[in-house]
Amino acid sequence: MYTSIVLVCIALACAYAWMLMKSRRARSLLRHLPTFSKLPFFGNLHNLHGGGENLYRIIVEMGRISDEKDQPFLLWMGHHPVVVCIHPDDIRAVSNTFIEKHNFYSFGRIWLGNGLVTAPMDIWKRNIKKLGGTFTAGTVGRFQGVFNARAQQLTAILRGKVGSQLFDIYDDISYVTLEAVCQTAFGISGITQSIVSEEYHQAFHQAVQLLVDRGLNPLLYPETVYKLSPARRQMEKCVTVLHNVSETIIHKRKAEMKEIIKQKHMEEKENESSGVKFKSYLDLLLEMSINDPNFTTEQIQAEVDTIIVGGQETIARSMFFILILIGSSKQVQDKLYAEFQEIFGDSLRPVETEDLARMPYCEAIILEALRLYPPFPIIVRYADRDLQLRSCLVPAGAGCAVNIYGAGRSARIWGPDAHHFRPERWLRTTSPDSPAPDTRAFYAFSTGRRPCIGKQYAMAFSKTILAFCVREFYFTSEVDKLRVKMDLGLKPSSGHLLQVYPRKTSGPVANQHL
Ligand code: HEM
Repeated sequence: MYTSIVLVCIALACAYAWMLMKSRRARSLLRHLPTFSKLPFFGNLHNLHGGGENLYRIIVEMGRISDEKDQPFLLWMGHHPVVVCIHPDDIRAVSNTFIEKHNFYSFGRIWLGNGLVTAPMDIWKRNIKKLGGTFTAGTVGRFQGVFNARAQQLTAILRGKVGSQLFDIYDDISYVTLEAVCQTAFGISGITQSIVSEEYHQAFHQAVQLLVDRGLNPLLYPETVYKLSPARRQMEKCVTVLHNVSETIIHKRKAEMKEIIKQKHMEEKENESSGVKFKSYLDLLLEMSINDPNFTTEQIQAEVDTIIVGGQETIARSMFFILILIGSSKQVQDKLYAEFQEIFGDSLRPVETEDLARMPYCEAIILEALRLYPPFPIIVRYADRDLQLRSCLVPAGAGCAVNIYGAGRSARIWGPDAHHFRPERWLRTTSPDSPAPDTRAFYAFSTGRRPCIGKQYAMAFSKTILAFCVREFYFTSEVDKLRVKMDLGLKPSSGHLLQVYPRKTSGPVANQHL
């Protein structure tokens, strides 16, 4: 017994000495950066435990301290350092230099394979050339019919909520955004009724939680250990359900395409629900698979799963925050309504792509909400070489994170009202010659060499949803009760915050500020 204890102590001491040796250069280069107090072996991992609301609090705290000290924050994930930046110069340097994602993203490959978000650099470089330009303004313009149909679907749901108590809109938004993404990106309609079940939603949320849990447990980092763990078996169960949906989508679309080829309409298929012709993202992938051996069935499925997570979930989350925020300010909502009146008058007609360019205030609201509540509040790259930042040298091998949330809330950049919802900050207030607003620290869609490819999509769909909702309804929200948590991204942890009134009758006056 005594011998065993001694042996364990020696093993631990050796492991600790090895960790100290491995991190020696990083410790000496980064020692002046602000950090939390750390524990031997675990570094700051104990700070990150305590659930999604605690994780959110840590992101807020890191941003606050970085802003106050005007320096990146240092997190120790065990003996592995992660430098967390909020200054635009640092973020630009990191995003333009590093393409490789941090090893944490590899944990997601069991679900998202080598899709664009989780792909290692070599695979990403190869695939982004073909997929990077998929959601351009031109392509997204062709989705407008679907966006209108789905926004109308949401207003129909909202009509049923008029006169009710505070309600949770999150699931309804998720439902319409998933349907929209399936129609536009995959060319499949009716997915939410036919394929996506309660089991799917449960599997989705559990898989997200299991990924976060692994990220916080260094014992599960090595693949060999993880493979033997119960967490891996649970994850496999979830992934089977999730992959079943993406497989069904692909089979359905393949079958439809065969039919189209038969009918000699290979070029473009008329989308039944919208009457608009477009080629979906999945069609492109399937076409590429004919000539490019890299686009295997597995790779196509990875891209489909990636779009569901990266596209649908992000829009659903951001729309939730947008509605809560406009419900908190009568002035903002009145101004938005006035902008829609100018474009549409009293008509509830569909939104045309040309209308979208005439919505500067609506755009400002979306950007302002994304600044305050970015769906991905933090992203992490792997430093494959040394990089000089403003106040430190990041050593090769370290993690380099962009604190998107912290940058969006920096008082140094946005001024003393950085935490307030003020869409006006995005507008040129006087003439077109007036200086552009200082919006440097907005990174909700990431920046540099590996940014979001769906920004145009997200903006067009969000504007359409807002146009339909605000022309018909007036929203109030209990924004003071909003609680936020972090899983793979920011998410509301409190839901019943919104009330809705028909426009033609007046609702109670909303709060003026956050
Ligand atoms: C409000 C909505 C959205 C926000 C805030 C957002 C934000 C982001 C961010 C921050 C990243 C970088 C992630 C990282 O580096 O770890 C990203 C990547 C990505 N996004 Fe979005 N996104 C949104 C909507 C969409 C939509 C609608 C699509 C597609 C239809 C999409 C597809 C992607 C893809 C494929 C990537 C990976 C890009 C790459 O690594 O090359 N996103 N997004």
